[in-house]
Amino acid sequence: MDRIKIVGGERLKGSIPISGAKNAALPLMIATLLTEDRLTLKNVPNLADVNLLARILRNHGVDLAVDGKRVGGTSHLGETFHLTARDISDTMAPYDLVSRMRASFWVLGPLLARMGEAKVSLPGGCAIGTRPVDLHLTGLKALGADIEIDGGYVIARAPKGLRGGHVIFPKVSVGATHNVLLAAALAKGETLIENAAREPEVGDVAACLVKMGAVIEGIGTSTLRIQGKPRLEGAVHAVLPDRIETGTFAFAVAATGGDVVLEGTRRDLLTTALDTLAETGATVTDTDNGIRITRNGDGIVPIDVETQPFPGFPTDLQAQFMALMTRAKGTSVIRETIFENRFMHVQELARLGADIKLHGDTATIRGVKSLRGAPVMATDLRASVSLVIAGLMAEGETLINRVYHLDRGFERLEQKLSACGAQIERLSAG
Ligand SMILES: CC(=O)N[C@H]1[C@@H](OP(=O)(O)OP(=O)(O)OC[C@H]2O[C@@H](n3ccc(=O)[nH]c3=O)[C@H](O)[C@@H]2O)O[C@H](CO)[C@@H](O)[C@@H]1O
Ligand SMILES: C=C(OP(=O)(O)O)C(=O)O
Repeated sequence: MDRIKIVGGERLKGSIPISGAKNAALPLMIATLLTEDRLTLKNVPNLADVNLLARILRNHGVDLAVDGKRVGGTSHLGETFHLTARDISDTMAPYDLVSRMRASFWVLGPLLARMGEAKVSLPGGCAIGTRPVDLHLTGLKALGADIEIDGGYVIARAPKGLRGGHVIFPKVSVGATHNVLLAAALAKGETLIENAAREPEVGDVAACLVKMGAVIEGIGTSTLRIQGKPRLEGAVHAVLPDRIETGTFAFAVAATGGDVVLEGTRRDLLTTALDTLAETGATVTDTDNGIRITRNGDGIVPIDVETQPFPGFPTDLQAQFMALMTRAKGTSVIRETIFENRFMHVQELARLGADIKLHGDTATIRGVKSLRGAPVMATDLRASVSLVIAGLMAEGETLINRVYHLDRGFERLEQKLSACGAQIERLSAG
């Protein structure tokens, strides 16, 4: 298994190109199941999750061509994906693929809408909580689906096709919104989704569906009104910038007291997180094609944070913010309200000398004068990158094990950071 070695203490200086968003690229790729025509997606990041979803879609009969150079056996390093689902050869998504990634479960709605049936394994993804799928299922039932769960599989049927319905989500769910939105685009008549997730990735998918011929009102709000079409067309769409990658690098720059331009990204995708970062003493300025983050030698101001659905502070940046707070000049409190088990980075940060106490959903972080490098273990995607930030701040060497978690969601992480002066390298297993 590969490991990442970091020798901390370097300030980050330079520029970092921000990749397309993983959490938009995945549902956008799935949207190909809704049309016989070609869907062209630009700015697709080269990530393990993207490659795994490509395998899942091929299993359903999707043809995928990638522009750009390819590296390695199964991995694509391509910016542009051409996806065509002329015929769906299989409506089953098997356990061994779906159990490895959350977003793969979102094929359920589109397969059902197009084929009138689907059998999809219950999903996996980061082990950050129980992560049920009840909201996905009640949403699809409101569109006329018959659903049963058997042997770890969701078996859904709508022999006469889906019809529009009224879905009121009792709590905000990104995945359930994607699943129902994608299905509704091909359902007969109008669907109203209330308390929809407002995450920018949902808006990106909706914008692509509009290009494919669906009529959608309320994009970017919590009420989506979708007029489904009997047939959707192909489209060309560019994946929006990754706000979680943006925030991660922004926090890393602040953590090391650096000066970096994050290229190709937008402040409005993560206003709350960047405003919070500014409160810690970093400076955030807009540039022609991105955002510049600087922090001078002054200490890091401790700031309390509570994770919330968009536009609040994202749960996917909680671990990274905690890493920054470990060196703050005082005590901060972080409350995780979205996932009940998203604090696995705490014990790993403690190995580097962080002082963090956990009480239920709340972590109290007392800033320490210095961190010291140590061997640590990545437990999930965002937890592992919080260890990278801590390693960049720490004195001496940090060795991060199980970096396959990082490869799910961060494209060329070591190259991007080392180009800005970080001492970071991948130690290949062989
Ligand atoms: C691939 C992807 O885009 N993953 C993101 C997506 O995950 P994901 O779509 O899985 O997250 P959700 O927004 O659905 O989860 C939010 C909360 O709702 C709960 N819930 C969800 C569905 C359901 O049927 N029943 C239920 O109770 C979850 O357990 C959680 O407590 O949004 C999360 C919240 O922003 C992010 O952390 C993940 O990075
Ligand atoms: C939690 C994440 O991914 P997933 O939902 O696939 O587990 C994430 O992207 O931070």
